[in-house]
Amino acid sequence: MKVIITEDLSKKFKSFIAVNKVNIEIEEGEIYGFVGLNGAGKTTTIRMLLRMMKPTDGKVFLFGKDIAKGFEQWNDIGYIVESTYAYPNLTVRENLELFFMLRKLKEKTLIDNIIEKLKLNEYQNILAKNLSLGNLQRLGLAKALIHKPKLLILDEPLNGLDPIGIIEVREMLRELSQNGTTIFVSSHILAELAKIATKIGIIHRGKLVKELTSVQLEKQLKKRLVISTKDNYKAIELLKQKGWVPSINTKNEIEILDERALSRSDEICKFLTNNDLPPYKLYPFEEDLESFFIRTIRNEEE
Ligand SMILES: Nc1ncnc2c1ncn2[C@@H]1O[C@H](COP(=O)(O)OP(=O)(O)OP(=O)(O)O)[C@@H](O)[C@H]1O
Repeated sequence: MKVIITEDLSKKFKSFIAVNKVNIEIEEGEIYGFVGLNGAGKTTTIRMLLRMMKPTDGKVFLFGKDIAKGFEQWNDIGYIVESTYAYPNLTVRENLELFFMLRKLKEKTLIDNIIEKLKLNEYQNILAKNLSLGNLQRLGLAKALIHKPKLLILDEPLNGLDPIGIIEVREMLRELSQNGTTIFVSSHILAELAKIATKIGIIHRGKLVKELTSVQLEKQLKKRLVISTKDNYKAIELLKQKGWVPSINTKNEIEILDERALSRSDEICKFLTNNDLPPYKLYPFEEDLESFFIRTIRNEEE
């Protein structure tokens, strides 16, 4: 079942187009990573998914139902949007108790369970206004998860968390999705999302410029062979004679972008050695996710 569908979802603020005909389809149990630079349109899209903001154009279907037409399944959804909202003068536990009542939940154990799960035990009697950013984010997640929603919509949930907190939240999201929860999660850092997402959507200037599965992402990362010898310029001449297209990178190393060079690195090594230029460095190098992200966005601007 498709849990989220958007059809040409668009939002204009006066003449400025913040979200431009975004079409997304997300299957049950999927973790959809929504990536974009600051101002790309992530929060605006999320606000429209939650009907906190009306689209100028287009539609949103959650669990197969148009949310503009008397949608009633909000209790199946948990969310964090932008900075986590908590009542500053209530403690962590009181915030959760209030949310428990607002959601009209019944099982009192849900509060203790979520405090335990988010490791908020030692902070449960602290006022929300006195929490660190990371723990405030945990409280936000606790509120999003307390009622065991089928769909989680999270805007930058890793903001403010320390490295251990980031790992814990990632693990938690992975576990939730394995148990069938569908997760829509935004971030401006592709590397963070790529570790958990089953599908990635890149939004730039309001447009969904690329959508790919984690397997497709891995395939699209550019791979190259990096080589260093005692005379790289001479080595380049020799490699050119052999039909390769080598270049010099900023570290004065030789790079061959042609991926066939990776599987033929033995042959290249032997060839250079036979020509008195044995490589003292020869390794495959894979483009990192941030470079891929920037490359995708640049291509879009050209
Ligand atoms: N209420 C509003 N009125 C006018 N412009 C707005 C409004 N809300 C958002 N925008 C503009 O729409 C664009 C998209 O904003 P949005 O908050 O969706 O981006 P984002 O991808 O979530 O960015 P960030 O990572 O910085 O939160 C921005 O240029 C923003 O200034």
